[in-house]
Order: sequence, then C-alpha cells, then structure tokens
Amino acid sequence: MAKKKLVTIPSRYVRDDQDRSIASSNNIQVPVVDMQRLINASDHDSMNLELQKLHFAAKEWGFFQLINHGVNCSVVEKMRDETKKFFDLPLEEKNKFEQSPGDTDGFGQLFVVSEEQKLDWGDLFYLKISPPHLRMPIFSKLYLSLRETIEEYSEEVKELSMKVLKELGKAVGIEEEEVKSVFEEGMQSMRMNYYPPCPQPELVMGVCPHSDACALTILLQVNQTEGLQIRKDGIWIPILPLPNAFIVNVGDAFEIFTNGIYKSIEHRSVVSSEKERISVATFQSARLDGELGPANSLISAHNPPLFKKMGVTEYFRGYFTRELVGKSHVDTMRITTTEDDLKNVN
Ligand SMILES: O=C(O)CCC(=O)C(=O)O
Ligand SMILES: [Fe+2]
Repeated sequence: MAKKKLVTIPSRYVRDDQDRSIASSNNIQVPVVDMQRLINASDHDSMNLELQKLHFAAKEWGFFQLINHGVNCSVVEKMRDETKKFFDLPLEEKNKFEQSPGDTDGFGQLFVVSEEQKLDWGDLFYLKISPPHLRMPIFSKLYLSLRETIEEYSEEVKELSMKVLKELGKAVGIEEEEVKSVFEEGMQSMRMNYYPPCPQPELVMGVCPHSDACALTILLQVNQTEGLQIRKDGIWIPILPLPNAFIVNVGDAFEIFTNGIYKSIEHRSVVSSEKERISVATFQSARLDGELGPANSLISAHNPPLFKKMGVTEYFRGYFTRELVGKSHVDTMRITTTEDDLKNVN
C-alpha cells in the first residue's frame, strides 16, 4: 500500500468503531527519565531520585521517554536511514521479503487472522533477531547494509533494555538475578512501521489499540512525526517525541512478572493526510525455554500471584493467533477468583 496515491479508502481500512477523541491539552505528557542519572553510582541522591521517577513513570503511565540513553548516536542515525531506505524501495523489492502465509516475519501486515478482519493503514516489517537461532530465512536474505545496521542497533538496544528492566526490577524489589534469568537470553524482535499519508486519516488507524506482549519496548520515532497515542485513565494522549530520546513502554510480560505493579498500556497510532510516519519498535521478551509468571521475589502470603505461570512459548502462541485487540491477551493469564474459591477461603 505504501506510496500508492489513493483517493478513496478501501472499506477494509475504514475503522468506524474507534473512539478518536484525544486529551484536550498538549500539556499532559509522559514522564522523562534520564538514563545517565539512573546508573551514575557516584551520585547516590540523584540516582535514587531518578529511580523514583522511573518507578512513577512505569507504575502510573507504563510509558516514558528515555534521554541520555547511551545508545551510540551514529548507530541510531544509521537505523533511521536504513529504515527509510527500506520503505522507499519499490514494492517489488520489498515484496522479496514478504511474509509467507501463517508466518509473522517479513514485510506485510501483522495479526491478520481472517479475510473479514479490518486492516491497519500501514506497512510493517517484522523480524525475530535474537537469540540468532530464532532468525527466519528472511533475515539472511537482507541486503548487507540493512542487516548490519539491524544487528548493530539491536545489540545496543538489547543492552539498554536489560539495564532498564534491571532498574525496574530494583524499584519494585525483584532481585537482579531473577530479572536476568527470565529476560537476559530472551527473544528480541523488531517491528519497523511505515504509515503513508492518508487522504481521510479520520477514517483509518495506523495501528489499532493494543498492548505489547513483550517485557519492554524501545521505540524509535524515525522521522520525529507525531502519531503515537497512549490511553491513560480512559483518555487518549498524543505523545510528542523528544529529539534524541527513545519512547519506552512496559509490555504485558512485565506486567505479569511484576504481578501487576507495572501495567502495560494500550497505545495506537494515527496517521496524517500530509506526512508519512516511520517508527521502529524493538521488543525485549522472556527466554522462550523458560516460564513466565509473577517474580518469586514478589510473591508472599500477603501478595498472592495475580497471574498464572506458563511456558513462554505457549504464552506467545496465544498472542500471535489472536487478532490484536487492546489488552485481551494479558487477561487470559489473569487468575480469576470465583465464588467457589472465596467460599474455600472462608
Ligand atoms: O508507530 C508507533 O509509534 C507505535 C508502533 C507500535 O505500537 C508497535 O509497533 O507495537
Ligand atoms: Fe505497540
């Protein structure tokens, strides 16, 4: 669909079921966290202050912008350039990386589970990156400049994600070893999003409301264009991306791991009539041969688990075989207390 000059919107893209109202003021913005302060052990006071800020951001917002993140600027620039170049390729070139039916990796659309399902106004390119044995054949078909850039960028982002996850763990009292054991060799994947301008943006959605299945998402706004909105207390808030910052959000797996202290937040992206928009989301998840459930360090008689424990592979199977609708997936892991359970307690 990218780059085609359409005048009317094909009906499969029309989303008349969406509430499009947004917060009335631009003054409400997600918190900004400074990574350098967070890890600068020589200044304990400002480190603790920043940890409190991070805790507040993850607990109350599930989203924040991360500045001084330490990822090499030239690597980020290369990632921006390569992503733009990829989506600028002629369609037949991009189609060489097309998703095969039933597969999530490749160029196309995600989560299309039926012929009738509505479509998002955007193209995407999804790749599993790490550990390397998860890479699909498409990965080795990437031309050199794109593959090298993705490898370099994702390696740095993985390090950053682990640092942030450990800090978040610290803020709620989860031992670092436990964070590492679940997430360090975890699956890392990447979704490059391209949203072309749309003649009637009020009829479509770039990405419909969803939460991310992973533990942590590091989002790069490639061309600094607005469009991402997050749902806080029922109100959609547009995010104004800061230059040189990443937008970071808590995913479903970390909501489960923190036993609900941090929550994954629904977000969506809207499109514009004039400008294209490009973003790169890098997802850090749990290791596939492990289990996902509330962290042992948090659970006690006073703090019973709110979520079931489940094999990580099974957890993802559930996510990818459903249409992406809000936070429906994390709800399937919730332990529901029935009246019978309550009778047993009393
Ligand atoms: O394009 C964006 O800013 C958000 C994309 C997103 O939510 C995703 O890829 O999961
Ligand atoms: Fe997302």
